[in-house]
Amino acid sequence: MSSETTSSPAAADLMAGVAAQPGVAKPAPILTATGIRRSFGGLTAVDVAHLEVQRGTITALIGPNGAGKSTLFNLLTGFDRLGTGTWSFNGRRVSGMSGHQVARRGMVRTFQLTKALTRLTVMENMLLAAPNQRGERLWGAFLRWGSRAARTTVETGAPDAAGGASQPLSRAWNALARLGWRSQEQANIARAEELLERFNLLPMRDEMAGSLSGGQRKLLEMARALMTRPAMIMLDEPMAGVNPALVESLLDHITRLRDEGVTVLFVEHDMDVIMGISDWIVVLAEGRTIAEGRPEDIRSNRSVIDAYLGAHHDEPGSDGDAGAAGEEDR
Ligand SMILES: Nc1ncnc2c1ncn2[C@@H]1O[C@H](COP(=O)(O)OP(=O)(O)OP(=O)(O)O)[C@@H](O)[C@H]1O
Repeated sequence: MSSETTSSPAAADLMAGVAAQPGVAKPAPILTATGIRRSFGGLTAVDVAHLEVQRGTITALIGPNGAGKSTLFNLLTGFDRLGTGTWSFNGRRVSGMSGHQVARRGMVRTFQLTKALTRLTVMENMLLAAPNQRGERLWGAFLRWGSRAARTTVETGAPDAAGGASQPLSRAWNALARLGWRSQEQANIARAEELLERFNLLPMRDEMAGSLSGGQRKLLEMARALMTRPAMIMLDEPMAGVNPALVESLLDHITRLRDEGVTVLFVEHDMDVIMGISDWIVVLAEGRTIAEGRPEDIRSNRSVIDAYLGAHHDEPGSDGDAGAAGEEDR
């Protein structure tokens, strides 16, 4: 694989004047986090003073094993709500929100296919990740109307009149709701097909997700996350377990997302991949941000090299098969 960076000219321009130092401000951050801390018993897993992710870039979050990368991912995306600190996404505070609420605001993360999901077809996996906002709104309106009708019945003491009127109305609402669901479902299927085609998975749409190869699973995880058209996608080790033949294709998908305007934040151990596609790299060690910068800044950063060597991990900027080394450590 080429070790040349595929940073887009637009992303490189954006980051041109940004100093390579931990916690540095970005010209137009999509994610801003301050004072994030998470402890497990006596162990401080994450203690990040300030972090900004620039909109429209591919940012890598790297660090030796146990540095706190997954814990930070879990906090930012609302899947672990036991940390402290504040963070906002797209200018709105999202700290304290559930994973579902964060995803609705446009920040989604990929999930490994669980055992249960491997027993569903590829299309079923896609549809499970789909938004159902219109159906939810219709049902919400229906339920609100229902409670108002019930209140009127109690207040007027005229159950027959209210009940008589509510039956055709409730049938109409049911039909509307069904229509809402149906058109939403059709839109979801169309979106799923479009994404499956893009990720070369359309021929497998009716196959069990468990029958996919490691690389195809990673593609499905990415495709699922894109069902809600997020502004930012967070990829957890997108290359783990991927056959080298598929790595290039996965990298192309990631850079294409960035070029289409989706911000990408990813955790990865494979140094070739990290140095090859990142516009910006954030390095964590023992829960803290010890360095930030462009790939060339990180390659030569002494504290980064020390952190990796201290952890007997693959060194940033090395030409070896870092992915394999990273996997062995796990
Ligand atoms: N649920 C938990 N209970 C106790 N300790 C935990 C828990 N989750 C993480 N830790 C600890 O917090 C620290 C950070 O772990 P985390 O998994 O976030 O690191 P990481 O950088 O993602 O590591 P890796 O690269 O190995 O996945 C580690 O010391 C880990 O043992």
